Amino acid sequence: MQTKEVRGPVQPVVEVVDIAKTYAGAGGVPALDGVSVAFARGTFCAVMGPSGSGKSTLLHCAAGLDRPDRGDVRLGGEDIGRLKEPALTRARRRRVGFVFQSYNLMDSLTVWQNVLLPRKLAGDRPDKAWAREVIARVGLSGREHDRPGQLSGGQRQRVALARALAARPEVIFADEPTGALDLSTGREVLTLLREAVDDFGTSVVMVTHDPASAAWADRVVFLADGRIVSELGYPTSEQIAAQMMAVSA
Ligand SMILES: Nc1ncnc2c1ncn2[C@@H]1O[C@H](COP(=O)(O)OP(=O)(O)OP(=O)(O)O)[C@@H](O)[C@H]1O
Repeated sequence: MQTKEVRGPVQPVVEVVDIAKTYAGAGGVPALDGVSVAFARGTFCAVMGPSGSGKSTLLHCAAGLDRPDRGDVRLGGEDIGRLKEPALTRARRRRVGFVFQSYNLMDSLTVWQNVLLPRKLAGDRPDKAWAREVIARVGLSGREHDRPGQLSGGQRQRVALARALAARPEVIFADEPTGALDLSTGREVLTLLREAVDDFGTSVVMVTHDPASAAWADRVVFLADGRIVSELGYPTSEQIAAQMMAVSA
């Protein structure tokens, strides 16, 4: 007899619970002041807020790049706050991909070597067929032997995205991924992030201050003064811009 599979609620890919952080030298003003948020698996979520509201701090704590002073951070169900180095680094390498405004590629390595690097650093055998597929997907087939210095900004960001995807992370954190790109190149990168979610089931958490970029996301959460103050589901860029005005007031 077949038994029916019973599934519990879908576990968030990333969850922070009541995290707080105050940087030394910040005059006691918290960068994060009791933030709780869960990011659903297989979705694209944007984090917005005025300058200094804590967006990057939230992303760094959620990704295990920095530690909050208090609160819990769960990545793929693993409580990474309890991990000591080098276990934290290992968890980050296995579970997380990054796309930064400044690309953060290794200039001395080729496109191919850059894309394979995270898996190698994690001590895993790279999946070369998958790496070839994601390089094709970002439109860089034939450029595998180039070095970042031979590529445009948009192409470098495509390499960064291919590098993140090639490692099959549970979540990709993107910090202002279009910040250094012109409008149409930025749109191409956002299209690829959207496709990564829709076609590959990737989860994306993106920090941005651009309402048009955030409108590519399924959900936008707004920070002000280190707290989450509101959120919107499937918003238009006009709704996001209006909400930004409200939280900046
Ligand atoms: N390394 C640091 N040392 C001291 N204070 C810091 C440090 N990093 C951030 N801060 C402070 O923490 C607060 C939140 O900064 P954070 O960079 O997280 O904000 P943000 O919303 O990402 O800002 P922006 O949009 O300008 O990048 C700010 O007041 C900032 O000055």
